Amino acid sequence: MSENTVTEVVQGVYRLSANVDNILFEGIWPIPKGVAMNSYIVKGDKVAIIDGVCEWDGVPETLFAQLEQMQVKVEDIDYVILNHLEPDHTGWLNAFKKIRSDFTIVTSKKGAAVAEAFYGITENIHTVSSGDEIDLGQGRVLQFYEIPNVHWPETIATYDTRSKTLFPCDAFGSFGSVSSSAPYDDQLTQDEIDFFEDEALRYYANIVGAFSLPTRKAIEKLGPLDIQIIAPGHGIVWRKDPAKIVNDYIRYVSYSKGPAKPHVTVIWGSMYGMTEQGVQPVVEGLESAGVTVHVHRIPESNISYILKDVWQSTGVVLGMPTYEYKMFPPMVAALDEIGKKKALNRKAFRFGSYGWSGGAQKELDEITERLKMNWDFIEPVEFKGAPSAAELELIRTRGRELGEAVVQAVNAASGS
Ligand SMILES: Cc1cc2nc3c(=O)[nH]c(=O)nc-3n(C[C@H](O)[C@H](O)[C@H](O)COP(=O)(O)O)c2cc1C
Repeated sequence: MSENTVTEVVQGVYRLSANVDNILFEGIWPIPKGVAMNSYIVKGDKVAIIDGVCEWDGVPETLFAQLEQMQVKVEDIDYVILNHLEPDHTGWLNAFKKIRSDFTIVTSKKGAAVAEAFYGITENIHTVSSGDEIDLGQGRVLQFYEIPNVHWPETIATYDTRSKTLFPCDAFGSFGSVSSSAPYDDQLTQDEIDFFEDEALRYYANIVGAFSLPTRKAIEKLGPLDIQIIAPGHGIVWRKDPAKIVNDYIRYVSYSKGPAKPHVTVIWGSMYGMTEQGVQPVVEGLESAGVTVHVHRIPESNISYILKDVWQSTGVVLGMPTYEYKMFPPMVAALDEIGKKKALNRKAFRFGSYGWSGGAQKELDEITERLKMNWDFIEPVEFKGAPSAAELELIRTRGRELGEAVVQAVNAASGS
């Protein structure tokens, strides 16, 4: 952590954070633009730390220097609130235990079991359920709300009744490094807000998407709270317009079942360029219907970005050849991941080349059925070897048909 990462969110609440960009998030997802790992200190007469000072190097002096900026001594920390036990928020606990052992952990009942499993912690755990409170003094009462499966089963959100700040951990989070001197939405330009919206969408599609139903329930549960500030575990803090990230998340939740935006994602792979010949015509057909098109070649394009684009798309095109009587293997991997993340009810179209008898369709049906994706496919275009001019024209026509179906579905959903 660098020296200047502490800032005051609002009187008595401080943000302590570190940016990380040299890992794959969860060991899978690329973060070339980094991710912020946030924790918060809340001060009344008593002091609570909410979530971990992840990336804390374990050197006590580093932590002491951070706390000094807030005029907090490590002995003052009475409560360690673990909203979510995933090690990106709790990995610092063992190091913290070495310099202080008599703090109280506050977490859900399920969180207590996870704390034991991951850190062998069994004592000084105060378990909370929805509606429970801890009074820190000075009019600062912390309330807790269970929001299971956003994104692990033990997750809770913490709410400071004095400043009306919600600490929802992974909910309302995003990828993207955050400037330590400007971590608040009221300090950012529209371009910077747009950057975090984009990174929030990718974060949602990669990390939260599979839990869209629990996320919807969490948003409903937290809805009655008077929320002035949202201080998530990743990303910027929303002080000026907390409704913005809530509304974005409501949209991302709804994209799981579709329709999403009037966008179509074209995912294609090709060994010898036969299927590839259909890519340009299908893109032209789609664009002629007025939809925005995202194109990903597999396996070259990373699944993280494919998921993001499929998530915001109402339609998907799959272009791939038959390979050993089945689908081109990188398409199997991509589709499996898309289905498991629950990008459901897409309008879809498939085209591709085969050498003698084909076979891709059988596996495609098997995957979409097994994962209950409920994709609505228009008639595929399959061709033997190289596509003829008529087949390329048919692909263009199907592209336009799919684009029109997408526009219609989006308009029907928005009532226009
Ligand atoms: C390793 C390999 C396996 C293949 N398996 C099949 C197959 O099971 N059935 C079939 O009809 N064609 C099969 N083919 C033929 C391809 O589908 C055909 O060459 C097609 O034109 C490739 O399209 P592409 O250039 O877009 O990759 C196979 C080709 C390769 C290289």
